[in-house]
Amino acid sequence: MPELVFFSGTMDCGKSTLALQIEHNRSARGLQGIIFTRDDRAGEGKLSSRLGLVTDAVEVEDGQDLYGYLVDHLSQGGRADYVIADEAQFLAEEQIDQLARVVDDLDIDVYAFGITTDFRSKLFPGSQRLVELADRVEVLQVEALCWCGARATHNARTVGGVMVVEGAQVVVGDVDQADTVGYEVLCRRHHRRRMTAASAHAAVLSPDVLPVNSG
Ligand SMILES: Nc1ncnc2c1ncn2[C@@H]1O[C@H](COP(=O)(O)OP(=O)(O)O)[C@@H](O)[C@H]1O
Ligand SMILES: Cc1cn([C@H]2C[C@H](O)[C@@H](COP(=O)(O)O)O2)c(=O)[nH]c1=O
Repeated sequence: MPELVFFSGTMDCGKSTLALQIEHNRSARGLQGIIFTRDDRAGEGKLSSRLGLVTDAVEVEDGQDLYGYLVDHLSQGGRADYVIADEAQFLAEEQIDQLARVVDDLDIDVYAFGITTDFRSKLFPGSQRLVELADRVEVLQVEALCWCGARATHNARTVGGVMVVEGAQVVVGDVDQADTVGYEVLCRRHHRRRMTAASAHAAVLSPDVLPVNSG
């Protein structure tokens, strides 16, 4: 039975790497996929991972009909055994509905990858719709860690190294970019307290620092 699967997690937890692995394993067995992405850091029409792998992808535009794209592709004699959608948090709600229709009406598996919440801990519209519609929501096994050693569950945005909680929902960027707009993954406790690695290390003997080494 074809499925709509949402692989979700924080930034930097390996989502794009897994997308590339799924693509590799299927294409190695002769299957052909359609890869959608939007606003990947590597540029237009690219799906990239921080491990250095990159592949070409279809850059999704505002208002583009993803179900229609698949129907056109198939009716022109193209093959599509599966669909991958990376940076799915950036897709519109209607585009997630279209991906669900790809599964139900075209019998094609769709694997979507994205962060669930933004820098304010609010759901992205595309991620919300995926949670509502997906057959399965999978949390990635590799844990991204907060500076305190706890599992990172939230994404913080920094501007000039300082954590912010106001601004546009979408600002393409990366972790470890302290100069301008950057991101850092944190546990909920430190996201709520607005404590990034930099501000925590500036604090004197912070009681928030959990012991990383057990003695
Ligand atoms: N130099 C490295 N050596 C080993 N693993 C790395 C290295 N750099 C990044 N990674 C792994 O890649 C993950 C990020 O992968 P990526 O697919 O780019 O994440 P996402 O798409 O979730 O933002 C990190 O959590 C880490 O496990
Ligand atoms: C938290 C948050 C992130 N973004 C952007 C930053 C990156 O370009 C992507 C996430 O990519 P990744 O491969 O998962 O690291 O999303 C944003 O626009 N707004 C946010 O609040």
